[in-house]
This record gives sequence, C-alpha cells and structure tokens, in this order.
Amino acid sequence: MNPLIQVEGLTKSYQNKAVLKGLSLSLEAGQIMGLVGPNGAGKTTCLQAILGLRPYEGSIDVLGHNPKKNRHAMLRDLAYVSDVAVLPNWLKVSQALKYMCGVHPNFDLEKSKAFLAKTKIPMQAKIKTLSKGMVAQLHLALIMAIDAKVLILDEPTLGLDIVSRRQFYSHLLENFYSEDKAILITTHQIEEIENILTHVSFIHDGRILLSESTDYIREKYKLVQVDNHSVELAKSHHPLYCQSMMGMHSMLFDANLSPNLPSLGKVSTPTLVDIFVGVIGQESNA
Ligand SMILES: Nc1ncnc2c1ncn2[C@@H]1O[C@H](COP(=O)(O)OP(=O)(O)OP(=O)(O)O)[C@@H](O)[C@H]1O
Repeated sequence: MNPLIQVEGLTKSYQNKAVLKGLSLSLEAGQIMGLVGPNGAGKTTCLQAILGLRPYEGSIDVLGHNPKKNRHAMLRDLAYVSDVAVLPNWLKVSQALKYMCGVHPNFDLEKSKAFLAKTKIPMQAKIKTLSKGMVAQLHLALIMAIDAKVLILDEPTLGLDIVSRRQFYSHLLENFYSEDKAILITTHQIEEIENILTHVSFIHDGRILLSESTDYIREKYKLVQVDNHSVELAKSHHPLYCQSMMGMHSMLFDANLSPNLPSLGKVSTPTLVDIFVGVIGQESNA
C-alpha cells in the first residue's frame, strides 16, 4: 500500500542554522502517529513543510501531491488544526460553518451541524462567548466534516483543561478516524494520547531517532524495578536510563540487547514517556 505521506531527506535551515537534518517519515492509512520530541526539535517546522507552508529541501509526497507545487489539490483531502484557539472571536458559529462551505470543497455542512447538535453550542453564539472547551468542540465539528484522508494536528489541545482534552481525542476517534484515513499529531502531553497512537516517531535535533508501531516499541523496551543486590549488574547491561528514588531503582532496557531481564528484578511494560525519556536521553548524552 502506498503511504499517504512520504517524507525523504527533508532539510530546512533558518538563517544558516539547520533545523531539519535529512528527516524521513512515512504515514500509512490506518495509522495514528505521534510526532514526539523536545522543544525546538523541529516538529512544527516538519508539519509546516508537509503542509506546503514553508520552503524546504528534500522530497515530500502527500496523497500523490508535491506540497510546493500542488498545494491546492493536496488540501482537498487533508485537514489541519494548529491550535484550537485560532478561530476569529467575532465570528458566529453559523458563520464559521458557512465560511467552511465556501473554502473547502469536501466540507459536509450537514455532518458538521449534526455534530454540533450533540453539544451545547448555539448556532447563533459568537465564538468569543464560548468556553475554550466549546471552541475545541466547534473546531472538531469543522474539521470532522471535511472528508479528508489525512488529518494533521499540531498541539491541538493547547490551553484546554484535562476533561476537554480527553473529549477532544475521544470525539476525534469516534467521528473522524477510520482505517482508510491517517492522523499525524504533535503534542507534549504524550501520556494523554498514548492509548490512541498506533505509531510513534521520536524527533530530536531535526532527525527521526525512532519510528515504529507502539506495539513494537512496547515489546522492544522493558522497564525493570531492579532488586537492590542487582543494581551494579543491571547497570553493566547499559540501561537507556536509570532512575533512583527512595531506595528504588528503575531502569529502562532494550530487551533485545539485554535478554535476561527477569533475573534483575520485576519487569514491566514502559509507558511511551519512559521510552521517550530513555531514547532521547541516550541521544542527548551521546
Ligand atoms: N521562523 C523562524 N525563524 C527562525 N528560526 C525558527 C523559526 N521557526 C522555528 N525556528 C527554529 O527552528 C527550531 C525548530 O522549531 P520548531 O518550532 O519546529 O520546533 P518544535 O519541535 O515544534 O518545538 P516546540 O515543541 O517548542 O513547539 C527551533 O530552534 C526554532 O527556534
């Protein structure tokens, strides 16, 4: 199956400073991928290149289109949310829907209205009178009514409280996602989306360090609560990180490189945050 997004050798510099350094990434139908990295790693710059919003070097194919040359055609099948707080305040909800009908050929007005009918958002309300959570719901109503193959979300829930953030993602799964579509998300709140991600790509200093299915990396990496008498032995197996707190020692290992982990202590499956800290930390110390 052809990937919906294929990025190869993507490079980008600002004022002679390289920000993306030969980055490659592939997104296939059915995938919900988290693009995860520390501040300044290049996530937004990468998404902006994919969206054709920034000049770049390298090759990007989005749904068979080159974002530099065919941006208009590409946007027919692609939807993008940067920050839910960007809708103009003075607009009424009904006007926002009308606006979308005018600008997006694949926007389904009835689908959008049906989603809004399930919320407490009045059609005649001005956006400035809505709470942040309601604005997020309105944003979703606009985005999910676009019959897009790919949805790109850059920190979509910034500024929302935890309940609204959870709602945002559960509505997203319920109303947008299907196996012929793909979603690419950046967020710093990995723990909140780790259960919905099928894939994850760790980006550090303009490069992808790891891009795998979440099932695969949860098998590959293991967290061990190391028994006190095994600490030195465990350290000699080169853990990706070692955290010692109140006499307890947690270490993250690549299970393929350190096969006999149960002999060191209690083995468990790490969270994506654990794996992220281990992989990025190792790279930073290299
Ligand atoms: N318009 C710009 N001009 C100059 N430098 C820029 C510009 N935009 C981004 N940068 C730099 O590029 C690097 C990557 O920025 P980018 O916003 O892509 O990172 P990010 O991973 O999205 O970060 P964050 O998680 O903090 O949002 C940073 O060093 C940033 O300062």
